Amino acid sequence: MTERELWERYQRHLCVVPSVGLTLDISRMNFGADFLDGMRSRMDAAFQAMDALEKGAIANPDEKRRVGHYWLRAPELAPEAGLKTAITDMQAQVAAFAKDVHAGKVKPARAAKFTQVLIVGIGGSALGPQLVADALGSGRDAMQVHFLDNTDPDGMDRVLNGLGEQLAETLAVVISKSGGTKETRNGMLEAEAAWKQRGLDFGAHAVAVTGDGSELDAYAKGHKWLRTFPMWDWVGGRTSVMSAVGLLPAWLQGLDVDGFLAGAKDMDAATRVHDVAANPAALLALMWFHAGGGKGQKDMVILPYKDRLMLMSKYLQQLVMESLGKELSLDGQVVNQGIAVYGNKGSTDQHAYVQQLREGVNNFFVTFVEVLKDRDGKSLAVEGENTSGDYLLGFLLGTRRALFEKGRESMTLTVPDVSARTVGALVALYERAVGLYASLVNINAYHQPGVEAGKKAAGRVLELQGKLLSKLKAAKAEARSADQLAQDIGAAEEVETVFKLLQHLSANGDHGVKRTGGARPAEARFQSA
Ligand SMILES: O=P(O)(O)OC[C@H]1O[C@H](O)[C@H](O)[C@@H](O)[C@@H]1O
Repeated sequence: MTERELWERYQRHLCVVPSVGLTLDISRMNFGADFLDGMRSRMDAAFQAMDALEKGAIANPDEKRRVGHYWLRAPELAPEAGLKTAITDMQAQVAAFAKDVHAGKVKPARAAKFTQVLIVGIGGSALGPQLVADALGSGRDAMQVHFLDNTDPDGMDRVLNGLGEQLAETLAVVISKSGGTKETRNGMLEAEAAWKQRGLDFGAHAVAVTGDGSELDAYAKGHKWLRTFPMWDWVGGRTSVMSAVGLLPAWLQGLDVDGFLAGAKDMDAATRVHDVAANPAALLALMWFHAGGGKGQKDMVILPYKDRLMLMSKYLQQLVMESLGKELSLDGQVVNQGIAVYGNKGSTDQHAYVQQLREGVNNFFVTFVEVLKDRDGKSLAVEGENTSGDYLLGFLLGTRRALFEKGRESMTLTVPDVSARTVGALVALYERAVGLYASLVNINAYHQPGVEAGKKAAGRVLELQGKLLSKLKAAKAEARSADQLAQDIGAAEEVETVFKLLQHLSANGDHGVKRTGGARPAEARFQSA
């Protein structure tokens, strides 16, 4: 195709969303002239499924749940008055609470005000708040936000020690929809201990966001925490950033929450239309289908040329992969669907993995995210009249061209700036695209049955550890091999897990297990010190 023909193709397929100033360019995807027409009936079915979902149908049949994240920014569209009130009440509660915190009406015992927020959560209870905080935050925010999003002891030490004396003015926000996630429970207990160590009452510094009646809910009430805010079964964790999960942290940080919700609402309006050419979510879903043959054969590389959007790929990893990575179709057939997502930011990635994108295995498509506004205020001319921002665009366009020359496909999303409105719109765009794509490939996007297997297996590992420790204590100073100990606890078949447990126990002082003997597994001996 000549440059002129490409320009024509760019204009013909450019999807423009004037309400948020966003455009989606699909001209560098190599779909044929009849692709969009050929997908029409499938797409119509996807639109109908989405319409039914928004009206309150059971869109998550396995869990028999409704899927209500679109109502979070348009409560008037909720199918029942009770749902609408639940949303508007939550919005009013989180806003009022944040206002009281900022005003020092809700205050810690030993400081005039809360100045820091420590969010404890994982997966959908962390990724949205992390994206929003990083995209929109600054040193001038009403409060600074920190995260515990893992059960890594050193990771937690780093954050809690970093806060140090500031724990006295830190508000802990513990977020878990289910209220039973172990990593979050552990983070909460470690935070509680850190407060205690400084003679502070954790409950007077803590609030929870969780489902009514959950373990966390009971703990928060039992320990007289400041407040609990609701989370509902009709909002999925990975689409919960516009529930109290994301809104409470955003309000506390002092971000433009109204703009965030309005951007999403405007994007919802634009992506609700059944006209494919005008609907960027439909086009995204169709391009994913085109690129991967409806089987996820190509990976989605998310490349925002903006530092503030660096967490977008991490956020989308959960949204896309947990939603689309499914073994079974809605009819119960084995389909092993999914699309792998990775990325970081441009132009940084041009100095890392873009080499492979241009010349290596062609198993991906890129989504560039272009942000028109370079910065607040004027820019320095770094070379001739060129600014750093001019370079950033130059590198984006250069890479787009270099990839296309080699038959590697890309799309480009262009947004005016990184504002609350834009971030809300991008979240809403991908939420809808994921839902539509799931319909195109006939899977349930709203459950995550595969996640349970790892959790169950971890439970068994910890059960084995308990038995092992009792045995080691009973055997006192007698050094035994992993094989012997596995037999001792009636788990001969699980000797590899037993060895891994012993290796970890003996590397840490917590349980008083000592390792002697050789470096190889069969030579190692373990005993209670
Ligand atoms: O919010 P929570 O109930 O603690 O869940 C946190 C996360 O963990 C689970 O394992 C799910 O796979 C995620 O979808 C969820 O967001």
